[in-house]
Amino acid sequence: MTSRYPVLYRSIQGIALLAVLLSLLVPGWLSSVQLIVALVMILLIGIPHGATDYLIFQQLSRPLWGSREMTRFYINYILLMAAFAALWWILPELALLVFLGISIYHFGQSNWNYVGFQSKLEAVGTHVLWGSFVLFVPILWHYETAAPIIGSITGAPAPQISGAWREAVSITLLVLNLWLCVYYFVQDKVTRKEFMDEVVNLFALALLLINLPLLLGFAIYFVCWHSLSSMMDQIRFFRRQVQSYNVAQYIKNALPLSLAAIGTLGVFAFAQVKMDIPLNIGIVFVFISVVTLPHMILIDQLYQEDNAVSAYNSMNKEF
Ligand SMILES: CC1=C(/C=C/C(C)=C/C=C/C(C)=C/C=O)C(C)(C)CCC1
Repeated sequence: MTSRYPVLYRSIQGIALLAVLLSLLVPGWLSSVQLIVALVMILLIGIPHGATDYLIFQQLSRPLWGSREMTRFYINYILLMAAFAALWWILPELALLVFLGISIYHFGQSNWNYVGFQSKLEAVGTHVLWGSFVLFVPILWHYETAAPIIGSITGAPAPQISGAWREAVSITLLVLNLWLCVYYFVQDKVTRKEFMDEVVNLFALALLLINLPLLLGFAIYFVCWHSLSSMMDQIRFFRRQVQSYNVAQYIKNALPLSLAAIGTLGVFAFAQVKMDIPLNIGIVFVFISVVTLPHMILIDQLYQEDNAVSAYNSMNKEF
């Protein structure tokens, strides 16, 4: 995926490696600033990357505009969020597993969406392997930090996993993902340059996710890798509908919902401070997962349409 936006990703990898260097030279300093740095990045880029969902939805459902189907679609979305919130209420451990599963697929899809897969199974397998790498490596490598967070999300203690197992799974995930790059290169699905870019990217991510404190490493991945590439892909998608669509317009479109989301979080935080309630990270996580679920489904539809258009274009080129 980094080959699609080379300048952006070379810069991000450079910044990530500088952060790794900083963590080795001044250990402890990044831990003390990680929460504020992660928060600022998520507010400025992480939240806005999901704030144009309403436009994607409008474009994807264009044939339904003005019909009753459209209202039914909105209602289904709200029902989906309500059902997921109910699952959190009744079976929090299952809800967490569902959310982790969909997140893994979503992260993998934002990296490997440019490859023409032979089957749905190949696509899902690839997305799951890549997404598992960026989600499980930081969680398993920094399990002493992750376990209490998981405990506060589910309300039950996180399972105990030995250090040897955690390291073995993390390294296996890296090796399997490297093998995936080789597989697609051998299959002629990626060019030599794309292959090299994927391999460099995997090592840069591994260094970042292992060396940086959990929340900072994951936030840098989530914001710089995932949210930025998702934003760029969304801009490409909108540009197909309106050719002059640009970054400034994207910012303008994302602003209202981003401000609404940031404002809501601000009110929550202010109320908690006023009432002297300690921050409940579990509730914040559940809230984020419920609003993120429709976003992930929508983006899946965006990539499916993207692939259909690419297949159509390459078919036309052949004839
Ligand atoms: C469980 C767990 C985590 C998982 C976070 C996830 C799964 C985030 C998914 C975000 C998505 C999918 C955003 C979409 O735009 C953290 C924060 C690493 C910390 C340790 C515990």
